[in-house]
Amino acid sequence: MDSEKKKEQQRVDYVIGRIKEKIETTENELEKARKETSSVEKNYVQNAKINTFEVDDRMETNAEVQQQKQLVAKNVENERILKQELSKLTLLKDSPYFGRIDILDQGEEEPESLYIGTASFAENNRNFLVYDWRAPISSIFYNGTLGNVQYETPMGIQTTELVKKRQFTIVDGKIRHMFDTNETIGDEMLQAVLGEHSDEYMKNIVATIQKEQNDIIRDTKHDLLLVQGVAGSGKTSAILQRIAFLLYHSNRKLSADQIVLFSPNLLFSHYISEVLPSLGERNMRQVTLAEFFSRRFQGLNVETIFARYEKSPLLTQKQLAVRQIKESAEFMQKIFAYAKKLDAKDLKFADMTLPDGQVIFSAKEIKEIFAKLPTAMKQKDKFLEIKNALIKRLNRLIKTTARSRKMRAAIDLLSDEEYNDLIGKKRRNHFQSLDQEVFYIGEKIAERKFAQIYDGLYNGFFFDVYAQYQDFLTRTLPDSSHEFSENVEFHRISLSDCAPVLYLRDLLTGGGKNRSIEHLFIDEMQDYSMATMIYLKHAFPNAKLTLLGDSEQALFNPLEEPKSLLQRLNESLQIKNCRIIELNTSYRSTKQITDFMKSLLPNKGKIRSFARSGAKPTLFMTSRENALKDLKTTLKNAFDQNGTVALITKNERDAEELFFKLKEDFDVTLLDDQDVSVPSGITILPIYLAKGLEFDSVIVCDVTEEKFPEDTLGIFYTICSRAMHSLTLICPEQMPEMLRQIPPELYTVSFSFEKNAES
Ligand SMILES: Nc1ncnc2c1ncn2[C@@H]1O[C@H](COP(=O)(O)OP(=O)(O)OP(=O)(O)O)[C@@H](O)[C@H]1O
Repeated sequence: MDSEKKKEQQRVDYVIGRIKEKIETTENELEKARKETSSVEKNYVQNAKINTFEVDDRMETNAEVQQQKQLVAKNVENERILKQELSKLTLLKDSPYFGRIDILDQGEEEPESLYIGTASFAENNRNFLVYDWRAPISSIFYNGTLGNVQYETPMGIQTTELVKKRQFTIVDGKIRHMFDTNETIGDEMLQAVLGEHSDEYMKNIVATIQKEQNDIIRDTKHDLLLVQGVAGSGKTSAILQRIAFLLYHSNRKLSADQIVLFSPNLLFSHYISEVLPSLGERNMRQVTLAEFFSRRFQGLNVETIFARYEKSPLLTQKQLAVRQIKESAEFMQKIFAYAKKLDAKDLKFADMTLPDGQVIFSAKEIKEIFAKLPTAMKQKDKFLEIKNALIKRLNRLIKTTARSRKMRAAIDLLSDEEYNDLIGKKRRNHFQSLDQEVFYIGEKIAERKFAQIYDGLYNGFFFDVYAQYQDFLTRTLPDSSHEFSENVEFHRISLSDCAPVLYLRDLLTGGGKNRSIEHLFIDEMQDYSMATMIYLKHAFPNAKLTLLGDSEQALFNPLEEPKSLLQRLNESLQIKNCRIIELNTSYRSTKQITDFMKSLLPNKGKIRSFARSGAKPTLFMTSRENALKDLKTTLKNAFDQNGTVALITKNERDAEELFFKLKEDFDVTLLDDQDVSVPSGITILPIYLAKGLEFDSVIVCDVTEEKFPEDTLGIFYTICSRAMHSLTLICPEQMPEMLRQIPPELYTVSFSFEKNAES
């Protein structure tokens, strides 16, 4: 193997040499392109200047300037491509590849060696020294065991013989490890990667993608891909790799802007933000559900998933039942039926008023316009007609206001500065008479006065969706209509009303759809209601869906089998081409932590541990009086072992309490839902903010029956599943019922330090 390693190192050196040469030529080309862009830009500005003197506004139509504008755009695009190329080469320079496959095609005598890395690299644009991990042939590296193998290409399925598979770790141009393996992806490499400490950013898994993860990454045939994976099974990792794959596979027809990922919280968004750039790709759009809804409910405070979770224990049975109804698929169907059958006389319009209360268009006037439209006209076309009619009326109003006597008087009172500000770039000699100039100024003032009305019309606010929904509730769910109207009065809306209200608005006004999005990814989908899923499918009608979930980690909903979930999704979203993939091996935690978590679950769950060894979870038995003291000692020990330590609580209040108890003695950070990154050291956070994240060491305080009764199993399980290397549960008094079922050999019991000291 030593001589083999030497040979491989020589090849690495050779490839790095070629990459460096290429970096140099690309840098030169980039410099040239930059100079070209700046000279064209200079030229453009000069022409623009000359023209400003001559023809003012018509300048934009000047053909020469347009041509130069196009040239700038072309150069900018050229620069962008060169920069992207450069960043790919820079990534390859230190670690050009991680895999090698030797294949023997039929009829050939000698096998061919192909090397696989994060991007492809060819010598003289022909001889591939590195193959992109997303190339069709590279799938053999992830899927194949030695012998006959198949791989998919645009021309169909190809067959070849895999005679060798080799994995490398190359750091700073030097081969650190090298293994030959017969398995899909050998354990040794994975062991090494998983043994590392947690980091501020998630890493890509390109060198160690597992077979079933590869199925998720490379699926291009289905419109709905439902990934049900146990905690730590690599769902998030796999979809980020999938995004990189889709971008490559589409031959650049798909852009990162056409992909949206719904992430569980802002911390998660930050945590995953480096994965795609590390693969040489731009990040997709990321949004949390709260951000998405807030943008659509301007002026209202939208309840977040977390606020909903915090509020749940305070709700009555009746309120919980109402919420469940509103979040169901049936409720959305009722909205649909209501919108379809709605009688013109029952439509609710709103007065369009200025901030001082002056009504510009009354609801009655709007209703009259509506009444005159042909009955057969589609509802959404009617809204467009009303909008256009009102905008026309507003334009007329602006003109008459501009000519009014009152306006004349107002203009006379303007200071020189205000006057010039209104006239803007126009020059006095632009106008043929003073009257024309004054009218122009009057128009500007009137436009500013009515700007809010214009915006309101543009956004369809003349339709009172809240009153309409209220009407719907009165007919369908009378018990809840008062709460809804009270919320709106106080400028807030609960999460369970968001999807139905938006759906109603879109159905009646024909708006709200974003057809440019091609792929929608939803992480932690078990926390989304079916009503929300239906709305998202409606809002992104052209998007293929990839949904990731783990019903065992459901913080908000009961457990559900993947198959029954797929069936419900199928019925509600009506997507034909669906596939479900299950991931059952957990990679995040050590075998000891995973086995402990597994035994918490009824039927012991499907979770399988990956053979990475560590210490058993510790149950720290203490007393109420000693609990804090013992926590401090545990914390100190965990911190001394390096890495990230998280104290994860059930809710915000517990997190705050803990923070105040510890802040004097430790450098601790309390996180809330506005935080975007996890600082190093000790952090305290409620479980819903820890979703999707991981920590070297997790400590759970106050593990009592009172705090963790049976129905909090999903929450408790999710807390434990955030731990990579160490898990400590502090139990003052007796352990809760759910821990009693765990076989004692799966954990270590430790007793209070006080007690130890006494004995
Ligand atoms: N094939 C792999 N190679 C290396 N590391 C992996 C692989 N698959 C998963 N991991 C690691 O396992 C950990 C968990 O992965 P990830 O967060 O993607 O799982 P998840 O299923 O989304 O978890 P959860 O639902 O519990 O938040 C991460 O540290 C990830 O890097």
